[in-house]
Amino acid sequence: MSSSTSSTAGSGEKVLVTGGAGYVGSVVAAHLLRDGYAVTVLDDLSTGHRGAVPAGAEFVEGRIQDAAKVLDGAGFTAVLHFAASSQVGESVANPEKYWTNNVAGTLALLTAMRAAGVGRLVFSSTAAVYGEPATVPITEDLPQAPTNPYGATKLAIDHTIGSYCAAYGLAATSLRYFNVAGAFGEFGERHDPESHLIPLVLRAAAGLRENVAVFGTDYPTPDGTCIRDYIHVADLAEAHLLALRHSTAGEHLICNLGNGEGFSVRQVIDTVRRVTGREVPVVEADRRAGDPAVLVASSERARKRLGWQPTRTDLDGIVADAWRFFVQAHGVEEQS
Ligand SMILES: NC(=O)c1ccc[n+]([C@@H]2O[C@H](COP(=O)([O-])OP(=O)(O)OC[C@H]3O[C@@H](n4cnc5c(N)ncnc54)[C@H](O)[C@@H]3O)[C@@H](O)[C@H]2O)c1
Ligand SMILES: O=c1ccn([C@@H]2O[C@H](COP(=O)(O)OP(=O)(O)O[C@H]3O[C@H](CO)[C@H](O)[C@H](O)[C@H]3O)[C@@H](O)[C@H]2O)c(=O)[nH]1
Repeated sequence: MSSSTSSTAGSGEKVLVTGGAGYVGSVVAAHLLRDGYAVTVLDDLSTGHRGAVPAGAEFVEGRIQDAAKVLDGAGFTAVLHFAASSQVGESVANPEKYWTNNVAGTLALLTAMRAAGVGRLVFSSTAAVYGEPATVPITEDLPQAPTNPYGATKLAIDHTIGSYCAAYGLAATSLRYFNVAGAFGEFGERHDPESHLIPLVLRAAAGLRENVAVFGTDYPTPDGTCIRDYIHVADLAEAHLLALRHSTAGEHLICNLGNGEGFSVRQVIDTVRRVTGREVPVVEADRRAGDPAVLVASSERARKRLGWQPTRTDLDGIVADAWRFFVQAHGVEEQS
């Protein structure tokens, strides 16, 4: 197997990155360019930022629902599909948005891919498809029972992709991310509103919010708070490059991506205090609806099938990278 870090791996191959103005998509687009792919980003900027599209990528402002306009006759060989609505709480309040944007949008993309003869796909799935798992670490064959519409839409898309692989020979990989964190160079997390724990704790550390709320202190975990598996966004990006190169016509490979180690909400907050050297005011709050107590991945399949080897597994390092990006993006002054 040749290395994903080879500068000629992509050899100018044309790939479409949907959602490439977003957090994960921009980091993967930067990695694809590094590896010699010709990258086009399709993004409607609904939650993304034009400035996050890496230099060197072509940018098309538009929706995945209109992907045919971009794909037809343009010589793309693969699509990396990140574009989605992905706020769990919003999906509970407004499921129509999620079924329409995620499921109907992906169907339009798949139809456009078939029409244009684009036979490879890497899709951003999620640990949210498992709901409250019966056992951890979570393997891909555990029952899938999402506890919110967001996870349900991602599971529906996984099923759709599977049937396209079986019937039409699509070569696809669904990567089920656990909790993505960290930053890569000038690319990092800038959601508005932000719902993810690490950037919210960083905001509190920077004094840009009064405090961070700990959602639930009575979970059946050692310190009573939820446990999650945090994966560095650059390790995640490497998995996408491997998936792109290891795909097989007619096969739908599904891989969990996490580090296999869980950290509680309180441990994350303590890590931010240690890494930033700043105070983080905390308030205890009720549980957030639909939050499983413990989500930790088994990524054995990704290691075996893709040869994936995460190298940035240390939580201090992940938080340090996120903080570096945060300081730069928000103009936070370093304390002496
Ligand atoms: N961040 C995580 O922790 C995490 C975990 C599991 C799965 N995921 C999945 O990974 C993907 C990327 O997540 P992210 O955190 O980078 O999100 P993000 O919101 O930063 O990026 C999504 C991008 O898709 C674009 N977009 C949304 N709908 C679109 C449409 N119809 N047409 C074109 N562009 C559209 C947005 O403008 C945005 O730039 C999503 O599919 C998400 O569900 C993320
Ligand atoms: O202000 C906050 C925000 C979060 N949390 C807690 O921190 C943990 C992590 O929460 P995030 O919102 O950062 O991440 P989630 O685990 O809820 O969800 C993320 O991971 C999921 C899979 O694990 C899905 O992929 C989803 O898309 C992605 O956002 C949870 O226990 C949550 O309750 C707090 O205590 N306070």
